[in-house]
Amino acid sequence: MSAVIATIETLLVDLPTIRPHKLSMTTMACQTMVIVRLCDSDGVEGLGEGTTIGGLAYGPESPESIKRNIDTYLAPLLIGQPASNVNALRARLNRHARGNAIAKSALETALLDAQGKRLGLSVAELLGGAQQSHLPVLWTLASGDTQRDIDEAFQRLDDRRHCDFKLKIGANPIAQDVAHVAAIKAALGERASVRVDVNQAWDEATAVRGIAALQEAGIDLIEQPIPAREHAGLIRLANRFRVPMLADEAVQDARDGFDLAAAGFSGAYALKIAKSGGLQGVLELAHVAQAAGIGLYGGTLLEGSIGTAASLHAWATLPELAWGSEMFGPLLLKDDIVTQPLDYREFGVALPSGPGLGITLDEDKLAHYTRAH
Ligand SMILES: O=C(O)C[C@H]1C=CC(=O)O1
Ligand SMILES: [Mn+2]
Repeated sequence: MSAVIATIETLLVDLPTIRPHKLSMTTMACQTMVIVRLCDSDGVEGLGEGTTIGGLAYGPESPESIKRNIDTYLAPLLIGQPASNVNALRARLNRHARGNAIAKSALETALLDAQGKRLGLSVAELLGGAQQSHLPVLWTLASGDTQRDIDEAFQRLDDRRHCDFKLKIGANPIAQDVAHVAAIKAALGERASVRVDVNQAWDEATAVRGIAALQEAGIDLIEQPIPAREHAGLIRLANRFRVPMLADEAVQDARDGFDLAAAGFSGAYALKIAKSGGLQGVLELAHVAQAAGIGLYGGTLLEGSIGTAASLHAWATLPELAWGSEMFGPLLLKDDIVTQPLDYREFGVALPSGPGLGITLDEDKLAHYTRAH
């Protein structure tokens, strides 16, 4: 008898950040991860993570809703099912539950981790094999203070930790944001690539003014300047400016990617396992983008080590990420719940090895940071 899914446990884990992380929609002092522990009838455990930003500030799923919806609706659809047919389980979840992409991503990650451990293969191998084993990783400067951001950037350049930086803007008046970005770019000069993420904060007219000034200041990439659903506006901005646009909230899954590309978008897509409901969904989006000649960027919802490792296994199967990645989530957190943290070096991170995700929980740390109720 092949193994069936026996139990699925979800835990809310709160980890403090190393400094306040200021985004256009919220300031984070703590990150909450939903950790999934899935066990099959042979005792093989799969780990997953569902993580978002700022409670409900970033999107419609919160850590608490992810946990509750897994416990009440999604886990019962999986319990008792054969554990090793991940495609069938993914289809079953999608047939019976709409939306909830982050919750589904956490579950699919746990299913793949368990499958890898069962077969003695890494998750990247389950997905066809890795084409990259070291991925570039940028750092987000978002302390809210220009000089502190500049100091942080030089430290990370000197440590050979990061050489690309993303600045979070959109919370302040446009002139203030542009002055902040321009000061950082002027300080770093040609030593670093500087990009911005507006997280949907501008309307199109504001974006035209803001992007003109940012292009002038030498910024390399403009992420999601206007609201997610304004596809036509994003295409107009991409056509108007030399500096490329990176679509983030605008592209959740392959369908969004197809629509935007078919409507004439040129630029890049941010991939996130959380947006696309898991590793297979995000690779479908990546393949649509590849077919359309659109560049790729490995994105994060600031996951900890489990979600970050899962993302790395997916990105590693791609021939390249034209814009690199931002898989720095674990570095923003004061502590970790795994025994062997990810290996960040030479401006990037190594793909973890070993079966499944290649991640082992530190049970003491996990117990320490798990929310009581
Ligand atoms: O890209 C986002 O919108 C979310 C995220 C990624 C890096 C960061 O600081 O926030
Ligand atoms: Mn973004």
